[in-house]
Amino acid sequence: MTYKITALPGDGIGPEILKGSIEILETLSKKFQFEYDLVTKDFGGIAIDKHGEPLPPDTLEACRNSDAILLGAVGGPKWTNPKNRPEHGLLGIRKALNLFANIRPTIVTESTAHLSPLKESIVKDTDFIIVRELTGGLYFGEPKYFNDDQAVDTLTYTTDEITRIAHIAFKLASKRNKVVTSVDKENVLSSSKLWRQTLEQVSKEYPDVTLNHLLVDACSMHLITNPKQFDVIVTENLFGDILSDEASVIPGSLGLSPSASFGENGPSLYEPIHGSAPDIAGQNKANPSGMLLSLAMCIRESLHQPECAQHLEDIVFNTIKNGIATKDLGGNNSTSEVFEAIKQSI
Ligand SMILES: NC(=O)C1=CN([C@@H]2O[C@H](COP(=O)(O)OP(=O)(O)OC[C@H]3O[C@@H](n4cnc5c(N)ncnc54)[C@H](O)[C@@H]3O)[C@@H](O)[C@H]2O)C=CC1
Ligand SMILES: CC(C)CC(=O)C(=O)O
Ligand SMILES: [Mg+2]
Repeated sequence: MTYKITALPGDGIGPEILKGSIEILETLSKKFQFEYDLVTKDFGGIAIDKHGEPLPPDTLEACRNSDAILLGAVGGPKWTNPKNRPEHGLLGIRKALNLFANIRPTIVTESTAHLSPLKESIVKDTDFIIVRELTGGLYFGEPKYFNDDQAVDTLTYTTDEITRIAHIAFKLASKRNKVVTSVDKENVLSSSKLWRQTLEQVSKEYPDVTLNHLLVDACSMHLITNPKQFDVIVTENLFGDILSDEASVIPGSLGLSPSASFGENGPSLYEPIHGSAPDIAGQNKANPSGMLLSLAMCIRESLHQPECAQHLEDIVFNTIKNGIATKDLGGNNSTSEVFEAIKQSI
């Protein structure tokens, strides 16, 4: 079977971290003997420059016809038109492909515990997954507008949307430590009341999984003071976006965190959780680990090569353990030196 992959480098550090990752994929495919066809398409700010829109029809069509999509990052100071931003392309592709389930793991391995700005005793052995609802909530609610004296965003969730993401979280927890922590703002928001009520309802189908609830403000504190208590966290779009960037400091850097987004069927999308990092773009400084670990998720879930995925994850962490790391992790290596070290280890 030849898998179809669409690569969307995007903007800023996106092309820097994706190009090297594609070379790693090529090397891995030879070692583990699997085949794929990869096409690269314009997406984000570069697509606005070349085609006038962040998600051109040709790009979306290629994504629809793929098994997997590898995405770098989009956005930057060049593209600030509120009616036509690179980020609209990101929201657009998630919605168009119904990628409602965003999986964001946080793992502190032996090789990364000392890199955390938190105490090693607090972070060591942390292993949790944030399941972020990705196609609803504030990012998509209508009405949505701003004018000179008023701005409106709407936070809407339906029972169906909450139910399907809740099932993803419970199924994941069933195969792990059997604890789901649902995060909401039930003391204030109507959408959170429905969220909590629906989570309770779905939990009845998973009697071996414990369901806890946390308010999002308290959760942000618990994440940093006792991250080991968590197994699977499930939350709505905006809370998941914020909490996952916070969670990335537990292993040491935003540049380490991967993600995978799934729909009910169709292609899945793999991207690091960080943005286009305009402050370091074009300087060969970006940490490629989040992109490479997203590639590993792609290799496992969409290309069905679990041994290859494990091999790549081991190499990424061993490279860091061997002291080859970018500046965000306290190292002094460039992006290309990290890629080269990883390639040599394959
Ligand atoms: N999935 C995506 O494409 C996302 C895009 N964005 C967009 O990215 C642009 C920049 O947003 P920011 O708020 O600056 O967030 P950001 O995530 O791009 O950067 C935040 C900080 O983390 C650092 N950083 C991020 N990734 C890194 C890596 N791989 N290695 C080393 N350091 C890294 C950056 O240098 C910066 O100091 C904006 O246009 C934003 O909308 C933001 C988040 C996600
Ligand atoms: C740029 C936003 C639309 C998304 C974001 O920050 C994310 O998905 O992590
Ligand atoms: Mg984010």
